[in-house]
Amino acid sequence: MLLSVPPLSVVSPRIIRLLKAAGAAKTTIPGDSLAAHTRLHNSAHSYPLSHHRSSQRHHSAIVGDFLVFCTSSSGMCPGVWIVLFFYLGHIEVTSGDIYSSMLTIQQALDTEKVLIEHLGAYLEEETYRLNDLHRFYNKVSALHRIADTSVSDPIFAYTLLKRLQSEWMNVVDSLENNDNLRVLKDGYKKVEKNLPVLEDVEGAAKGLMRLQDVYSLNVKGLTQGVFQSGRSSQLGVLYKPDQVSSMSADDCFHIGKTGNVSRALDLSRECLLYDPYNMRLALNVAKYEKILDETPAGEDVLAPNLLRPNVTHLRTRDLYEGLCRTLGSQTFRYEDPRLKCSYDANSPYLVLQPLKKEVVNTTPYIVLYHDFVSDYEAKKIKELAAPWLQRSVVASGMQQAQAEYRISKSAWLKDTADPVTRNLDTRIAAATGLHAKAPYAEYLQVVNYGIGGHYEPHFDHATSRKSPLYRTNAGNRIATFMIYLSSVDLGGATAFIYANFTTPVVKNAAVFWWNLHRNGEGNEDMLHAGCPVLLGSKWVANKWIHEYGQEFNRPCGLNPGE
Ligand SMILES: O=C(O)CCC(=O)C(=O)O
Ligand SMILES: [Fe+2]
Repeated sequence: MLLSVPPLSVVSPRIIRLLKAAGAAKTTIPGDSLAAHTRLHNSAHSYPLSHHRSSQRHHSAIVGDFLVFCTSSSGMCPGVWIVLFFYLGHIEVTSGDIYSSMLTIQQALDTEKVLIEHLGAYLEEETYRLNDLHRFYNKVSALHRIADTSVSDPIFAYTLLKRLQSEWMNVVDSLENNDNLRVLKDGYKKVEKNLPVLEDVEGAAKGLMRLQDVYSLNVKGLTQGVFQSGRSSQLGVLYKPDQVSSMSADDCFHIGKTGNVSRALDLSRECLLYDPYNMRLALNVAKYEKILDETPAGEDVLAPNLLRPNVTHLRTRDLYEGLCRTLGSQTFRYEDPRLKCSYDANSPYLVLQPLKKEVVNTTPYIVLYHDFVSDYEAKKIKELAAPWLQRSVVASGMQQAQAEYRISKSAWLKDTADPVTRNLDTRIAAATGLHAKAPYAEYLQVVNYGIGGHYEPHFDHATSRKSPLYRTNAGNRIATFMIYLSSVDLGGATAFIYANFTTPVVKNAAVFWWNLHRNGEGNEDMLHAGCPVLLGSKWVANKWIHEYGQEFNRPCGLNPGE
């Protein structure tokens, strides 16, 4: 995205002051053009503004958190400009949100590349400096081996005095090491705002623990960088990279600390029985007791606001984890003759290119459309969404909130964003027979999962009239159409808890299901989840279709089972 702004000669100094005020420290004005850089939601995306002179009469720029729109009031009077500021609250930079999406983790890798370059340059400079010192040291040491005989030599005597008067001072007081260090520190400061914060490291640690829990990963294997499932006696290797990333004792200790405080307290107390004089253990016990004392009963110690919404979901925990462990392959299902594939050309739009439809479950009815999008479309949708990704939220009473049970980033794409999104709505409408554009449906929600990213068992439809889902006045979410925009190397299947099966992440395929019965009641069987991603960057796109306006497309019925 390249945004143009008027050259300085067109924008009055007053406007520049306003722009600077809006952009605060983020705005700089080099040369004769305004170049403003802003970071969108803690990502490394910055939007350089073009320097060319434009003949247009409107100009816009993102400055700090504002969209600044400048327009001439009339072509006749170019001296008068109207400047509008739109606050882009939704691109507010939030810290501690790198771990929840693989895309931002990828960007963190680029940040480290910059740091490596700075450190490389520092090491080179310091090596020169140390080599100089070595040369000096070797020279002086060698001279001292012959010093007794040479001290009467006037040249030797002169060089000795000179060394002692100035050269040693240079060695001791040299500012070169300070200079080198300062350059390194300046380089670090430049990328500091892109660095993960404690919340990111803890989020990543929790992600790893989640993977260990859900997939029953062997701890020893995990510390050695290998994913093995099952008990120690019968280990199956799920994944072993060519280049293993093993964990240090400190890494493991940190993960342990991030984990379950009550369990940490139990274990520390037990250890203290065997090693009663271990001060560190005693201090840890005291610390854990204090944390637990200060936590109101029933609250999760580390994440008070992140509890799963409904305790009944906890009862489904074992079912859910068991399903995730199948990693999306339940071969026996293919023995059911009702689960079949067909070409679907039920709409004139599909006659020339029927959809490849696979019924993956009958009750509840769930279908998978293979190759629903092309590789190009999937790539385009991800590219369009990438700059707008923000930590995903869930409905929490009448509000929306971040939650531990949904770890991902997401962005909303309007159908008008691109011909690809526009065509997609038409194709979804053809496949489902439902209106798929606003206000009958929500915009496309594009989601990218992070380390151990997941979405625990939930319903897509609202289960309370107070839900923010009703804000659009289009009723509840009648159906879900979810497209897999990527494949996943391991894990990340979509689990349908009560239907007792998972769909693997099939790139470019789309899953469709009804959330509501024909009588408008929520279908409890539609409890579903996105299993934690073990390996890879999982992308999906959700199109949630609402009730209103679909009366002729899906007639109502009184039968509660239908
Ligand atoms: O990622 C998945 O497989 C499921 C996602 C989901 O259920 C949702 O976004 O509502
Ligand atoms: Fe869902």
